Amino acid sequence: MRSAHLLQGCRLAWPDKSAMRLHTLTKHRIDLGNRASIHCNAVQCTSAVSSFEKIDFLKLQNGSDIRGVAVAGVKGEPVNLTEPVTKAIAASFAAWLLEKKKPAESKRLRISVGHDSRISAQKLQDAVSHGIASIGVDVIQYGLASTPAMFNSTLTEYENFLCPVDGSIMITASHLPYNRNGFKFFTGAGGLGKADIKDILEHAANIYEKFTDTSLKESEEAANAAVRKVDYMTVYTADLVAAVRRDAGNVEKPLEGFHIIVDAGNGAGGFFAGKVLEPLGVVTTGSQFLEPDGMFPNHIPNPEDKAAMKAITQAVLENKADLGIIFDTDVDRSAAVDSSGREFNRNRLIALMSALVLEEHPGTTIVTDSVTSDGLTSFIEKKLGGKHHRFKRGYKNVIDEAIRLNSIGEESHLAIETSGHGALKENHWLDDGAYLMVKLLNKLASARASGSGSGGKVLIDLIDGLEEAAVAVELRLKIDQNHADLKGGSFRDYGEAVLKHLENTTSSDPKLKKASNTYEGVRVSGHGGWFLLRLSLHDPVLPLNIEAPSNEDAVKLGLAVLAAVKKFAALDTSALDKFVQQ
Ligand SMILES: O=P(O)(O)OC[C@H]1O[C@H](O)[C@H](O)[C@@H](O)[C@@H]1O
Repeated sequence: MRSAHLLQGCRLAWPDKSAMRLHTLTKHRIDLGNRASIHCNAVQCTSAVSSFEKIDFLKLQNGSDIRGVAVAGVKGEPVNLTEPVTKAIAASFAAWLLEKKKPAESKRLRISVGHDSRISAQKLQDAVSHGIASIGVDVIQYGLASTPAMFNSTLTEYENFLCPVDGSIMITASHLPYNRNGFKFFTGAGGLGKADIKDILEHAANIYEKFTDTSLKESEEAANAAVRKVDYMTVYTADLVAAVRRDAGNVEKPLEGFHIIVDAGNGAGGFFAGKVLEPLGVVTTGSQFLEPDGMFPNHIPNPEDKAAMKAITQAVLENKADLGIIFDTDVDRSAAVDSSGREFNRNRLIALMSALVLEEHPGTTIVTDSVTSDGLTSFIEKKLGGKHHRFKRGYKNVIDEAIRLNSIGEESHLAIETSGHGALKENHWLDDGAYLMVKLLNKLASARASGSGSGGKVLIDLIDGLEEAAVAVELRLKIDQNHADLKGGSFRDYGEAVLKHLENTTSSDPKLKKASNTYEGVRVSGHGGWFLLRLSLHDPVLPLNIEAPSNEDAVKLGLAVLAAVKKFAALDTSALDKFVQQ
């Protein structure tokens, strides 16, 4: 196995970003001091081929993920996640991992690779595998998998399934359109953060520069020997099943007789019906869009999407099911629908999860994103006796904040976003849509076992008292990055200037009151409701959330925002204009 010892020494190349030097030292023997001499022939030492597209690697960063265009054909969206780019990124991650882990000479690291249902999945899986193998790290391919399962594979102790792995890569672009794809990276310590992703991309750019056609071909051949395939989803789903059984007092089929419908939106979540629910005794007839299809022909797999929620609601009602469960493409997000068609997503899902977590951990702090409602705060604090810490948008932000709170002595067991991302301390702070649903199932099973209720009513009762605004909207106001009004500056600076101006304007309006302790954007209460204008995490967009007791009040809040922002010529306020004219 030639690649077996190719580039364990590549740690020497990290973090020297001047070049991936070892890659260029084709077939030279490299003396590693107390290490065995190794051959380094991953990349042929011919001059780098300049025919590869120039790619701005840092543009592929999307917070703590990598995202790009992997499929040609959409106007204005050229492919930037090509196979060589992918290979360079995977090689860079493997080199980063070697540097982090500094494994003993005899130990080979292994990285698991999984993907969602996208049409570019196979192509990118191959490229990722070649990249990893070129660094002398073993590749364990899982095929179709969920993002949480990938993280889990860094923790599972099961040598028969080659676990735990040292690192993991999930190939996914969550709910984005079919032509996109991307990567999420994990180690046993969790998902990689923004700073690491930036380092990995910078390093990948150096690796990419050195690629030649010959070197790519050679490393492909080497890679095939380092790749093994494992059916890890069997292990992961068996763990979920075991968790529900355990919680129900080791009953084999604690959900016998329940009728639950799964809607996977043709993403990767179809496993939940056959491999989790059915072994627990659930009837899953009527479940839909379970088969993977990267063109997503039925609806976007996204619990925040109205059409998606409508589809699962209809299925639950038509089939007279007890519950519906919907996942996003890579199953790190989820939502539910009860037998009456009531949606448990956004604030309601957070309220429900908070109720479950606060039953187990009275008084604990619930960390959420910034767009959560005032009604949620009073529900968590007054009804449930917990503490609501409304933080920033972004799943990684809320998870990291919950971990930080625990580290300074403030107990927190749940970090959750309105987007449907949710992570529990008991589950290693892994944001796992399937695990959230398992918590609901546990509740259903235990309520039935104790005779305290059955069916979806148990869940409705848990959020009794949650006040919900009659009107809740999100409008996304785009910043035209090429507009002269930016004066050559960044859209972020421009957005900050809009926010500053809004803050000043609203502070002089006696009917409006700025919220205290906000961590991003401008949040203001008034007219019986509130609004929040903030910068999007990734896009040149200012999302505006408004909640109010009536349309009239919502419009008043909208007008207050509009009055302040309309002088910013590069901001497209058409969505807001339309909203206030209703
Ligand atoms: O800031 P926005 O554009 O609303 O996007 C915010 C969202 O971005 C990504 O999708 C993250 O995975 C989510 O955790 C986050 O909520």
